[in-house]
Amino acid sequence: MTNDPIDFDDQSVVHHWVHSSFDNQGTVVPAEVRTKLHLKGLLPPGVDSFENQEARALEQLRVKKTDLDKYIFLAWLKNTNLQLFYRLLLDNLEEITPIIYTPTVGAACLQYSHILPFLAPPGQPDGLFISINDLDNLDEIFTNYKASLDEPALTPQITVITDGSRILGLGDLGVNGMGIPVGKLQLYVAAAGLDPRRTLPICLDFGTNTDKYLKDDLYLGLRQTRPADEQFYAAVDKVMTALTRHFPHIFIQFEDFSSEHAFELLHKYRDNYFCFNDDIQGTGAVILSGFINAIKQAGIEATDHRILFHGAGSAGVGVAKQLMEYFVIEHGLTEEEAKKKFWLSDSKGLITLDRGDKLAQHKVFFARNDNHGHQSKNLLDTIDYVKPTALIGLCAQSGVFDKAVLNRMAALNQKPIVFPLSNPSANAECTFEDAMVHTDNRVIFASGTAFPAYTIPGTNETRVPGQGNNMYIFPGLGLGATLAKPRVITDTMIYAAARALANSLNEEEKSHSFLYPRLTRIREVSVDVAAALCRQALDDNVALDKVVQSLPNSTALREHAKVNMWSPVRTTDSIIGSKI
Ligand SMILES: O=C([O-])CC(=O)C(=O)O
Ligand SMILES: [Mg+2]
Repeated sequence: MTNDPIDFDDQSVVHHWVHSSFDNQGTVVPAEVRTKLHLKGLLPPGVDSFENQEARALEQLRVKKTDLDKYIFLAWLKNTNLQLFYRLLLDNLEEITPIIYTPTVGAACLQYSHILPFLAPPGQPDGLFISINDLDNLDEIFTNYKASLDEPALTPQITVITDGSRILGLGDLGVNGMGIPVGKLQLYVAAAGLDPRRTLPICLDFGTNTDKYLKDDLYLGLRQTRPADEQFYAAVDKVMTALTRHFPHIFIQFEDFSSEHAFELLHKYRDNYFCFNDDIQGTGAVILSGFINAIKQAGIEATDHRILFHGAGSAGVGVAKQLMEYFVIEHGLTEEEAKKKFWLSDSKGLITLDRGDKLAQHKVFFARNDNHGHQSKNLLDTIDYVKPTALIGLCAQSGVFDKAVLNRMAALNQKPIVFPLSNPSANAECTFEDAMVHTDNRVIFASGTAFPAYTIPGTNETRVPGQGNNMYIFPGLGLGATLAKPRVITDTMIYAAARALANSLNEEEKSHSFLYPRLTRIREVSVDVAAALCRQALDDNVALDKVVQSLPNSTALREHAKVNMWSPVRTTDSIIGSKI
């Protein structure tokens, strides 16, 4: 179906209506529209109000016994009545985000091959699966996808692409990683109003090295191990070429690739493709933003901070580089001076140049050369040696910030900054409750997955933990990027997005010492992030969009972002909207 006016005399309109998850809105369709669309008899005669339709969906959601059941229900809803799904999500963001996204999306990915057929009507694609054995058939694959679209004119403008090799902190999940691009793109729609018809989840099936899946009879991916690097990079190259040939100027988000590949792909493509890496740049920006606000609360000079990272994968190094820029841009340090504020550690201890093992390439940048032969083998030793003001966890090791570690941070600092950022919550380095209990409630805290609020025993004081998840950045960044159409995404644009997020706290949020705004304000925050990104794209001379080029100031850019956000249908008038 196209945006052309509907030919109401053509009975085939019924077929489209019944099968289109975007157009078909089920029981709210008013009687006169049902008559026009030849839907009489295909629905029970009662016409729902929008409120009742949503209340029924919420009721069904809440009776589901497990979070995975809720995930399956919501996926089905999205794939059969998309407008209702997004209404429900937007009206219940705090309840539903943890189901369609971290942490439950992690549980869903672990089970993806077991639940996939129950997420959508048979044959309806939830995204594109590209097998490494199909590299000669990429044109056929993209053509098939275009033919499957409800509205072929509305080609994808944004894709999230993974090869499933490092899904959250869960490891190599192979084709089961598809849940992540699907979840991320749902947040692009909910949090920043990207048009859901123009989002494309892609899972590259390059095999898996996880034995459990290779032996699982129900696994739906290729039963082969992953290729060597040379073949991997050549395969991704082919996909990038075909993808951008079929969908020119599509915005490409790399997601959950194993660390080495993540850095190399970003390095390889960032100067000639319209792309960014969410785990390196998105997580980096969101933590930078929380860190800017944490520094304001910690009460010591920014340049006196000493930052210890536990975990040195794509997210760890990405975040450290982003924080480094803060010291350079805001405090005038040289790169070398800024770098010295950071210590990184991994499973083998503090990362130093003379540790005696061969460091992975991405770890070399922050490896210390001023340790005078000192090596620390475990986290507690490292803390004693570094005396950090901030401890940031991105190692996916549950509980590694234990009582002893947290006690030590509290002994060293009046207001220790502790960010256990690994996802999902089961992989977090500590819980909010642990962090409070073992620091005399003095901790400045943010985690990757939301933890429950904590009431200090014997008081009425309840603290809400910050959620330093890249969901505060990537949707607004994607909105800004699809509007400004920059040639490339520059570091300064990512920095501008982070600063906009830090500045987006309102007075009420500041009064509670929040590091991040309330999730319920995510659309407002995304407008701030999008406008800042457009502004910086103009300043960097990379914005190609003529409208954005013509907008005189940030207020006009904000307005432009706001009016371009897609929202689900909430009135009967817009049920067939522009198509009448
Ligand atoms: O998906 C999330 O919650 C954040 C993220 O990118 C990751 O942990 O890889
Ligand atoms: Mg990720």
